[in-house]
Amino acid sequence: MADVVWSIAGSDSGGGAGIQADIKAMHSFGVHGCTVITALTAQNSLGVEALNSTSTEVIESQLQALAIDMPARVIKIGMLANVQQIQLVAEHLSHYKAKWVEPPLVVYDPVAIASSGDRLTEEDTIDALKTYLLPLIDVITPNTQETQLLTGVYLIGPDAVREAAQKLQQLGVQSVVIKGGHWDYPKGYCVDYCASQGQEYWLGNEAINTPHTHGTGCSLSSAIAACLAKGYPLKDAFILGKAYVNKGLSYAQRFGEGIGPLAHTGFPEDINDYPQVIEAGSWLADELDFEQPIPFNFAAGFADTGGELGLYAVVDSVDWVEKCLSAGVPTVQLRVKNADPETLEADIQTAVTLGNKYQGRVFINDYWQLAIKHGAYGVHLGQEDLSEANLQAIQEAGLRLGVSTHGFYEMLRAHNYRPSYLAFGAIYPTTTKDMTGQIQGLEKLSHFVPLMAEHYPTVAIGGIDLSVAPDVVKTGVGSIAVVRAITESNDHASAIEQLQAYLGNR
Ligand SMILES: Cc1ncc(COP(=O)(O)OP(=O)(O)O)c(N)n1
Ligand SMILES: Cc1ncsc1CCOP(=O)(O)O
Ligand SMILES: [Mg+2]
Repeated sequence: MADVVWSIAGSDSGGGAGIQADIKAMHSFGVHGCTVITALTAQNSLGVEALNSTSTEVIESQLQALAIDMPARVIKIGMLANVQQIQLVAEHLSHYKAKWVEPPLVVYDPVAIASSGDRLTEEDTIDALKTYLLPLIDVITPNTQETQLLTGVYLIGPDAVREAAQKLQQLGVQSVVIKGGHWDYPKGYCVDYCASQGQEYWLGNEAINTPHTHGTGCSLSSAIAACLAKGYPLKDAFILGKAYVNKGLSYAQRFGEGIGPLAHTGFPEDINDYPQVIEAGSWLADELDFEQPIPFNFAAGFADTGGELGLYAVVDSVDWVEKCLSAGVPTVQLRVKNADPETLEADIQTAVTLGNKYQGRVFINDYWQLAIKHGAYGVHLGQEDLSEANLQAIQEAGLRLGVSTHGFYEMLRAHNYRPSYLAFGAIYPTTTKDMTGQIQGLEKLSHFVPLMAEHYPTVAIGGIDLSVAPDVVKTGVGSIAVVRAITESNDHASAIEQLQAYLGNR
């Protein structure tokens, strides 16, 4: 089942949307796309001339051929032309979800109206969708019109968007991505929304001014499906899909007389194509009337580290801080969990003094107030801490700020704060900390590094030891952060020497 994604959708003879767009988008994210064709539309850049829906027998035979040999990790559904097709596909999805050893995720792009304005489904399909299909859907990706058609809610502002998403969830859909390409607020911007597992995510960027938008919706949902198949969580798939579409719109060109198709340009490697994460206080949040948090100047950023951090030892005692600094480790973090309140402050003070003595960078994990009080070089915070710590105080005290990220959404959220460095992990499984469901692997690291290295020193952490360190370094990451590779080695000085050699003694 490795990275197989099915697209159950209509063929677009013009090559811009439907099955054709789906396969191109899936290919861009490195998954294998299989197809089940529900209609052979006759269309070009000017519009849809005929629909030609496929019979249920023909759909069934395609599904059977795939199911016995190439089961999918993710099934993406696009155009379903009539009630019979909806019922048939729903029956098969129920079966796969109940019987397959690894039940597939289902992403549904409710293609009701083409970008040309032509209707692509029969009128009576909406009730059938609600009854049979929506309860089987993991992620739905409607545009404004489709959301209104399915929920009756007019998307006149963020609260209406939230209400529509809730209605879709009440109809049985697990997660909702509402595409904001046609909203008119804030003017000149494109804002998209995702509701999943009780959380909400808002992304925004300046609208990309092109008439050539054919296939945008199919491509976004296929990109999301492909990323889910690759193991990205939905919030990351949402970001990557959006960046993919932004890049595709920037390169879109005309092929006929009318609306040209989105361009398919491979994995989005340029940070300028990525949307911004919108959260209270950050860019665009005022326009959306998000609650204002403590005053914090997002644009000001944090003090810099003067370059990459090199070997980064994360240790839990001042003894280890000194052992590492004295062996030449340039960056050390004091990370004390279950701290003894009697000794914690003195330990932090000692760690800061040792940093000064050995001219090393000493970061303090979690205890930012004590780090400020004792003039530490910097603090390291997790994503949850970003909402709770007094970032303004850290910024004003001139301390560096390192932030943990576990994926692309968190990376872009951290980017809003302009920290001093970004850490990405866990790269490999580790016994030092419970990172269940958050193992990134080298492939994701190798996408993360070029995106962020222009703006920040980059750090890889989690499960890195002498045997894998050379592979990690090959991704171009500026620093490797380790716990056990140093603290559990038989000879810490030689482990440090070896790790430094892999990093080229940065
Ligand atoms: C360099 C570096 N990267 C990531 C972490 C993890 O920090 P955090 O998410 O705050 O989790 P805890 O370390 O507090 O468990 C780190 N400490 N250092
Ligand atoms: C603190 C932390 N954050 C992400 S992984 C990790 C632990 C890394 O420890 P090790 O290097 O022993 O795998
Ligand atoms: Mg922490």
